Amino acid sequence: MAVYTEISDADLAAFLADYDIGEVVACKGIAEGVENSNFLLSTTVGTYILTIYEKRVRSEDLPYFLNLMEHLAARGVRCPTPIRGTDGETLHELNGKPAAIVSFLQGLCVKRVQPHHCRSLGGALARMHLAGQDFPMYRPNDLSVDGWPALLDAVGERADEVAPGLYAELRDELAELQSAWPRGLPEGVIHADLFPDNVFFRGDEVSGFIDFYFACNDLFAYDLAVCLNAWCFEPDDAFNATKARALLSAYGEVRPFQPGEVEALPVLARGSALRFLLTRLYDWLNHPPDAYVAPKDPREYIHKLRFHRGVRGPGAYGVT
Ligand SMILES: Nc1ncnc2c1ncn2[C@@H]1O[C@H](COP(=O)(O)OP(=O)(O)OP(=O)(O)O)[C@@H](O)[C@H]1O
Ligand SMILES: N[C@@H](CCO)C(=O)O
Repeated sequence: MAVYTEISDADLAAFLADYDIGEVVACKGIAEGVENSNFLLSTTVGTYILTIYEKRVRSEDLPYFLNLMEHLAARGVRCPTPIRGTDGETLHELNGKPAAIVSFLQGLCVKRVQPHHCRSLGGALARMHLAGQDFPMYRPNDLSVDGWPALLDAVGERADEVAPGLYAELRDELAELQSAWPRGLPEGVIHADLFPDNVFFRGDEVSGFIDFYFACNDLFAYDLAVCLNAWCFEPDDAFNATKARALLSAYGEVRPFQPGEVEALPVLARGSALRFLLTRLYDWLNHPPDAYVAPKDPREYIHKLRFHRGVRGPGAYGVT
């Protein structure tokens, strides 16, 4: 489970002394998630999420993530809002690691994605992109095309332990993506990790986004490429063009596509598949045998990458 750092009652009490959110009633580790330690914190005033930031999150990036959530929430995007301490700061330290408290968001993740979920997601994502347009901070996407060579080197020939010949395939893929990667398309703040476990629904409608810890400035269409991979494949690996069409058309109704964006989707979807394949491969090959958290299966993303490599154009996603 995703609690890498245990907190003692004394440490928690000392941490909360810097906040004005009442007395602790309960603080329970949350099993979901793989990146950070998360706790459901109940106090006499309300319910919150306490996060201790772990391995992949660099502390210098935290002000970007926390300020972004505040910015989006202030513009009507439903997402966690960081709670300020009595010192006015949102970022504090617990057990020697950076930590923050954010508001608890109501809603549930969908377990069986249907086209109408993709439709609601598309509209909500476009509204988030528009709401982020005047966010003043900048963070490059260090897990995009310029970051992949280092990730591939870190995985190395051990990729072949997961699928024979994979390392050579990924080297070729990287070279092709480096030369085909689109430049000059509309960009702004993107979520960059909008998987079903990071989107809450109430009924059939999106009720909020969580987990902004990969958010960055990059192509808007790249966020859609992440969603095509995370939302539009069936458990048997078949691509579902109805879901893709629902996602993309709902997005375009709120933020109309600009020239080149739709055409770039196959390359962007290959890139997004490579990104999650590389981080999953790295975690798969490097997790300690006694780790709490089971690493996610990289093979799912080998299949997705090959699928997008085989498409002839955006028509495969139900759009032209
Ligand atoms: N603001 C929030 N409101 C309600 N629940 C939350 C909130 N933030 C996190 N959670 C709960 O905690 C779980 C883990 O959170 P989160 O996805 O941010 O963790 P993570 O370790 O960064 O995971 P990953 O990057 O693997 O998605 C979520 O699935 C959700 O159940
Ligand atoms: N969403 C990522 C993990 C956390 O970033 C994945 O499924 O590989």
